[in-house]
Amino acid sequence: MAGLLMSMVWTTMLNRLRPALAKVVTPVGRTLARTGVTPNVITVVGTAGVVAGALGFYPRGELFWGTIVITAFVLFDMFDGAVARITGKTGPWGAFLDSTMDRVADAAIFSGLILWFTGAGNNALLAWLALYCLVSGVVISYAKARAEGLGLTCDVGIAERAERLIISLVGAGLYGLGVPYALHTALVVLAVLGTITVAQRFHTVYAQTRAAAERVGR
Ligand SMILES: CCCCCCCC/C=C\CCCCCCCC(=O)OC[C@H](COP(=O)(O)O[C@@H]1[C@H](O)[C@H](OP(=O)(O)O)[C@@H](O)[C@H](O)[C@H]1O)OC(=O)CCCCCCC/C=C\CCCCCCCC
Ligand SMILES: Nc1ccn([C@@H]2O[C@H](COP(=O)(O)O)[C@@H](O)[C@H]2O)c(=O)n1
Ligand SMILES: [Mg+2]
Ligand SMILES: [Mg+2]
Repeated sequence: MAGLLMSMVWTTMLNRLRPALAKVVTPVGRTLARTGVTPNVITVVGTAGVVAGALGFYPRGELFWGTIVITAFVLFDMFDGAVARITGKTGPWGAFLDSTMDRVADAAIFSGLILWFTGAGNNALLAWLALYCLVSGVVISYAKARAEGLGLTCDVGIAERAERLIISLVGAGLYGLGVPYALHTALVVLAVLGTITVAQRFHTVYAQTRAAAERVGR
């Protein structure tokens, strides 16, 4: 319970960090834009790097170096949108590409962990926890995409993608450095927060559909 409360406080702090982070991301985005690189190239290269890091290192048990490579490339995701906005290239194709590539990257990270722990890493508990985190992450993202496709909003959740990435990458990185139970702790926290996020998204969509039904008297 204390751990959960700490995570909630931390997540709130992360939300507060977002505007401050924009002050770093925007100038870097401006520099990138001047090089002529397109937002879609940043999106694709970032995803390819995450997939290569996750599937190239994790299944061999190289959790620390895998985490370093993944972290470097996952940060590209903060700059593609900035470059798109600065160059006036935002659009539905870029938004679709960004969100869909996010799912590919997330799947690769947890698949890499699962491949290691079901293979030579031989740890069924961590494999099951990683599988749970993979599936809950998919449900979290799908719920939002489907809600938005129905014209509803679903911008809630204690563990959105950035939070999920930080928890899993810190856990994997520390475990790779030999910190006992770092990944166990991270994946349990992520499983709990992921489940809460699924519930939060179901609740917000249900509330909107009920309100709409009441308006038409159903
Ligand atoms: C010894 C151990 C060493 C281990 C080190 C590992 C440490 C790892 C620490 C940090 C890793 C940072 C990872 C964070 C990367 C965040 C990437 C990201 O998600 O950026 C995009 C995101 C919002 O984009 P969207 O709104 O387009 O994304 C939507 C989102 O994915 C939705 O998710 P859902 O919850 O629904 O699944 C999808 O639904 C939707 O489809 C999708 O479009 O941007 C942000 O969230 C911005 C805030 C990120 C806050 C990250 C804080 C990072 C903190 C420190 C990093 C320092 C960065 C400094 C940069 C300096 C550059 C020179
Ligand atoms: N290749 C891309 C990537 C992103 N966008 C736009 O940016 C938004 C997301 O930006 P983040 O930096 O928060 O990831 C996205 O919804 C698109 O509007 C783009 O156009 N092309
Ligand atoms: Mg992005
Ligand atoms: Mg993205």
